[in-house]
Amino acid sequence: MGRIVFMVFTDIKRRLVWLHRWLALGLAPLLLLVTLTGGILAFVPVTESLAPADSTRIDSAALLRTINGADPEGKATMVMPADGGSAVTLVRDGLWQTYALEGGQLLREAPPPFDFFHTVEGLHRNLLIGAGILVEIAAWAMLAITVIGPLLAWPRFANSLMGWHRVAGWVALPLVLMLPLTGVLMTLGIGGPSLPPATGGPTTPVAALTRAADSVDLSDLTLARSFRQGRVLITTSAPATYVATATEIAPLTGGPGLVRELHEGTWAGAWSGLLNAVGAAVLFGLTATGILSWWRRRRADRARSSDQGARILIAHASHTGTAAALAHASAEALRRRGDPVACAALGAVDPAELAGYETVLLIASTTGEGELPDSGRRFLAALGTRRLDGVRYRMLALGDRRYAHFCGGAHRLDEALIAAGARPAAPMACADGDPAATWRDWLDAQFPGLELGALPAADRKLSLTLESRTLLTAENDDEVSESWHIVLTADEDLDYRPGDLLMFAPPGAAPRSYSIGSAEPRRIGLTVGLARYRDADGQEHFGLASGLLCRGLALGSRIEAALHRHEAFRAPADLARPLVMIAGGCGVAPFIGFIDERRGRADAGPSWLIFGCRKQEGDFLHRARLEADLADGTLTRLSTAFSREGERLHVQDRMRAEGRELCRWLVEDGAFVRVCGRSDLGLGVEAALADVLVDFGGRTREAARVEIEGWRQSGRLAFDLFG
Ligand SMILES: Cc1cc2nc3c(=O)[nH]c(=O)nc-3n(C[C@H](O)[C@H](O)[C@H](O)COP(=O)(O)O)c2cc1C
Repeated sequence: MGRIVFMVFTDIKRRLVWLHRWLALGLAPLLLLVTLTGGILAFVPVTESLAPADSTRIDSAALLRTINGADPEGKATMVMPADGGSAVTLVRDGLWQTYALEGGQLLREAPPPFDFFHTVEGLHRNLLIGAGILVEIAAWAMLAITVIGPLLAWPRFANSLMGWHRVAGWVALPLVLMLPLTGVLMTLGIGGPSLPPATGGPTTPVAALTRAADSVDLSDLTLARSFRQGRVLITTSAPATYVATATEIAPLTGGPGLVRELHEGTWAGAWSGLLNAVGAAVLFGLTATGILSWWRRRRADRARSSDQGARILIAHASHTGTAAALAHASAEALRRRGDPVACAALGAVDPAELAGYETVLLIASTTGEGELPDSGRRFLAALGTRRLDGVRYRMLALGDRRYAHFCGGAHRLDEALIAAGARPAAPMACADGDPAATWRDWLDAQFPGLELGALPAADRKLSLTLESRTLLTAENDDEVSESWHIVLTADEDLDYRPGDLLMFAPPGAAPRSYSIGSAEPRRIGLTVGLARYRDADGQEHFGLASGLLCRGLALGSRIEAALHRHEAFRAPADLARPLVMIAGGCGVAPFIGFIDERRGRADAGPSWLIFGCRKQEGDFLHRARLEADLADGTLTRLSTAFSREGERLHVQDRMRAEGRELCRWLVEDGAFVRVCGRSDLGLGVEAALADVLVDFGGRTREAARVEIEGWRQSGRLAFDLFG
């Protein structure tokens, strides 16, 4: 029962989100214009309160003589004193004609002077083209949007575009609701002034003033103008306003009515005007931030680049970004030459697509022990037993001969493609280490003379000093694996960001990569798990690289290493974007640096670490500093899962348990997600993300899958998996 209620609620919420978003996006230009002009008009009462009171007095007998002489047919739609009370202006046939009260001669005739507020008012009322109906639609839409908005999210602050959108919407709710509500009431004629019935046909300003002379002191006149349904509105500086019909003249006692006063901000002079200006500014800001955040998400989710009519596909399977960078550089070079190209991660390519391209270029690296990177594995899973007969491809393999299975990942891909019926159009090109030269030759063989742009930077060689080593795990507990915090210092400033990799290759061994978890230019912090294994005789050995770092090397020793940029896994350069970090065990390594990078930065958005390990007292790595980061706000949220005690939870269970909040971060705030840990964590996290979108975001399974795939392609979701 509870589940059914929840599903109904989720469904309603999904529809409301849809309505809120598409009403705002569909009418965006109109809403922005109406709120902007409304905000400007809110300054009218402010300027009026600052202007000196009009004390012009006018000779009423001369006024009546002049206007009747000048406009015997009563065509003028507006009459107002001019030149300090010595003249009168009549507005007739779109012209402003000013007559002297003494003598009645025409002094000047001109088109209407430009009146800023009047023009803005025209825009606000009917877009200056008589389209009042569009403005009425905008008022209704805005009312619906502002009523729905607060139903979608609590006022939970987050330093992100949507965080501000939510909080501003809630804090200014009365104002934000009042403006469109009063606008809608005005379109319905509710709450306006009570006017005498327009009996006896229409009247004109000149006729009305002539008849009013008996009952109204016209020496205080400021304006007489045609008004609704043939009436005339007579305003005096007394201050008093009268409404004239063809048969009667009545003072407008109730003022313009509360609804109009609220809408125009005139109920308390300058102050109410300023209040409305704030309300209109918030409405404008809400519309703008809503649109901007939607556009940002859309742009990020469509990062796969595909030109119209592309006949060339370049697909990459990359772990740390080199293959991806080469693929993009190839695509750019071909585009500069005028060739339309599609460029995508292999995991985002449907195997059936390959047959649609004349040229298929594949760039695949190798990770782990001869493994294909994640993206390539996804492609192989999608390929299954499908056939690719007729497909011709060219493969560039990236690898490093120091590993046991040189270019093992690309070979696996090659074998699977051949087994499916595809054929290589040329022998596979294999790059050992820095791939620049091999990449050039490989491209040149297919596209002779192609101009190549800047190449991705090769790994930078470093000489570092082992500064300190701190044990992060409990001693004498066989259930947890020993991990250390290692700090290495450089002699010069290094250009890196947390999440980049330190490649450490002890003599004679393949390099091991360690995710960098620091953000200082001369210090590199690593979280290293000590690899242990027993040989056939039961003798215990340590992994070569981790053994040296954690046990073997003395403090102060020099080590040679290389710095490898891992662009795809770095946190977004815009630190304001909310960030969810999901780690298993030593996978917390880069996140220590991600958090450091946000420390003391007022512009940093919220961050959430979901961390899983075995035991709270055993291998909750960096516990003290993470708790301190949480306390001082550097880290916004910290969730843990312990697999060997209590409820025995894994990270995925924790994600589901906090699914409602996680969904909010992902869907409403457009949070970036970074996942780091052993390879099995990747699949588990992806399944949990899908569950969260289905259970709390109202997505169907298929929609969740497509959305997550979009995040991967755009870089909003990235994995760094090892082992
Ligand atoms: C953790 C790790 C494991 C690797 N394993 C292998 C391997 O088994 N065989 C190989 O030839 N190269 C291996 N390499 C080297 C990479 O394939 C090579 O550096 C490549 O240029 C990386 O490309 P990418 O940045 O697109 O992932 C490994 C590199 C790393 C970081």
